[in-house]
Amino acid sequence: MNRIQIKNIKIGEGPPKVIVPLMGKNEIELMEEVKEVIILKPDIVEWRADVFDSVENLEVIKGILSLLREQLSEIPILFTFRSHREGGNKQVTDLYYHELLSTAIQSNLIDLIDIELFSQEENLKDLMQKAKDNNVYVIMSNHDFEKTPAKDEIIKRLRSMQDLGADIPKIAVMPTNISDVLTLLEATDIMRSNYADRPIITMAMGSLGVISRIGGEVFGSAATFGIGKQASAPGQIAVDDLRDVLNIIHKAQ
Ligand SMILES: O=C1C[C@@](O)(C(=O)O)C[C@@H](O)[C@@H]1O
Repeated sequence: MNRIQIKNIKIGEGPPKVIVPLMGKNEIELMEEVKEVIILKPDIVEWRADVFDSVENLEVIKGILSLLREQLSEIPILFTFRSHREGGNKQVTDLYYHELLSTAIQSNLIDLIDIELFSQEENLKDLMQKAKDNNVYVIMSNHDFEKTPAKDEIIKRLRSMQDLGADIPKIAVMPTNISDVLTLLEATDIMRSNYADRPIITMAMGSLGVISRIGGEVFGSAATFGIGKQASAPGQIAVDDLRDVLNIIHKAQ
């Protein structure tokens, strides 16, 4: 498997990397939040820009990115705009999604970008190319907040992300029972056994899915999202608790 090294962080080696989302709505909230989050020593910080009030102002976005870069110094930054149809907070046009992500990629201030698999095809290809040209790693993502797709469908989506050149394919699903959680974990394990040329990230959301957020090293998921100040999805747990469990599992490997 090809590991991905970003600054000092090796994704795909050792325990899953802990990604902490920033959920502030404005500059003041974000700057307070980032200070609290740094104390937790996250491996990667995700800025959930869809929660940010001024996400439609590209100049403000660039300004916030440079403040975050300054504060986070060597901690890798993941830029995410989660679209409304995938459980995010704001609806924007395909055109603006493309413009926003292009701005983030070309800012020279981020390390990773989240690009949704089900984005408009030409935009997606263009964003992939821009990311490559600017040395920004792509986490390609898909979310189902309603249900858990069948195992083959989960694998198919992760494989198509690989085919599209994603550095790290990612899928989040909502289980309605324990079989759904097992479906997600089995799909993750099959990816590792049969198609493990790069790290992937998977999770089952909600309380039923917690095992998937702590068991990545066992089942084959290379990173996990934990709560800093505020959760960004159901079922996330606090970073300190998360680290304790990840370390316990790691020691047993
Ligand atoms: O895609 C993901 C995964 C996530 O939805 C989760 O379930 O932990 C949390 C989001 O912030 C992130 O962008």
